[in-house]
Amino acid sequence: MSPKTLTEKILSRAAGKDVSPGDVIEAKVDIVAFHDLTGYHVIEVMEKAEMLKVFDKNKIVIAFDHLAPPPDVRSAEIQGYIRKFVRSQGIPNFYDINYGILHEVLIEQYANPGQVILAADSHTTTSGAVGAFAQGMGASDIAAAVITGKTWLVVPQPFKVILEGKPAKWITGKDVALKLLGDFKADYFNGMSIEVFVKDSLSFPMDYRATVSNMGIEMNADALMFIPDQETKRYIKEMRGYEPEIITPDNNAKYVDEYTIQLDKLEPLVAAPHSVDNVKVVNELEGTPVDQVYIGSCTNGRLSDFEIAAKIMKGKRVKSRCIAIPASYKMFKEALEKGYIQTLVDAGCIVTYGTCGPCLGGHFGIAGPGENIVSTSSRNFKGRMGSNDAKVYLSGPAVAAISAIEGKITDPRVI
Ligand SMILES: CC(C)[C@H](C(=O)O)[C@@H](O)C(=O)O
Ligand code: SF4
Repeated sequence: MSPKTLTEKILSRAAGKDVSPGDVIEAKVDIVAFHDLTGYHVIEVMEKAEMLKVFDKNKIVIAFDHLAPPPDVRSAEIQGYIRKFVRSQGIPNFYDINYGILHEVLIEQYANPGQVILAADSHTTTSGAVGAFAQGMGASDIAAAVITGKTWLVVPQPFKVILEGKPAKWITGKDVALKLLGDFKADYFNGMSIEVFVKDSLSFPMDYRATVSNMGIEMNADALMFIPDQETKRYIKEMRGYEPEIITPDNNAKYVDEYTIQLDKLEPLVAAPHSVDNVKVVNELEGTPVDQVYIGSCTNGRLSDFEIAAKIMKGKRVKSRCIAIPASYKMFKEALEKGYIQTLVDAGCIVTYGTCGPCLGGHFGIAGPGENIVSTSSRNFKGRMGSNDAKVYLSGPAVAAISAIEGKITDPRVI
């Protein structure tokens, strides 16, 4: 048998036969998930098809995040409709408005190396951080998977990224994601799956990996997986108390290409308006006035993000408005226990938990016309965070925090 990449290994297992890039396959799915905004459509499709029964209630995960807490009557109504479905199907893995963002729930509690995970949301790629083949799909495809436990896929072309060295000061996952977006541009990885190999496993922790995988969809990749290693085991053990079995590519497996990033040479990067691949080194944008900063989302709402923000904000006051939202109840609690929330509140930030809210211009801090926003989230398209006349700059937590303190885009390397 020829040596296999991680993509081929996972999809061969899911298809029950040997598969290669380009094959159209039927694959068994390990987890199917949806949230409030798309869940409504998923259930609607099931109703129309008169196939309301889920294939396995233990393999469905549902979290309310986009409309949490409901900003209007329609949102409350949608959530009521989904709660009814949850009850009628007896789905145990359900997270109401008091928990957090679906992708964070999945990596904290469910996703395992080697699985196939589907969800009705494009940022499902996040679960690739633990080495799952995780892909977002539309409501009809998700409805089909919820009913049958299967899906169809084209096996993507695997591309290898190698991370070398230890991250330079203030460098995190966002800088790696933006580096790939800046160097390759947003549509380059179409039809490919990216497999990231971290040379020094513990130098690039799971929080950072989740940010990179999360932005895999911004690169148009079918999946962005970190090759499971010691850090994968450490994270799952810490979160769930068990050590997962890991699956890795064979030596000499064939990739379409490979690309190495030197973590110690990376500089803090920012995606300037209005595209995720309009990437600049932070000092090219230095001094740009900032009206609002958002630290959070399924891209950068984890403990290390708030640790960095708290380090930078300690004993200072923000000059820009700043909204901070840990991605889950667990992240909120941990940030609270470690004193990060206290620091952020003392600095003048608004803090809450468990919502997509500002990330997609939904609620809880919509950008007004003419405003400049620095955000740790995933997208900066025109109108993404509110007004079409707002400008969104995407960055990691260090640039966001220091820019909030200074009221203008600032290079964190000054501290
Ligand atoms: C609303 C939802 C379908 C969407 C997605 O799929 O990504 C959202 O989460 C986003 O980040 O734009
Ligand atoms: S936090 Fe943002 S990117 Fe993530 S699922 Fe919610 S809206 Fe999408």
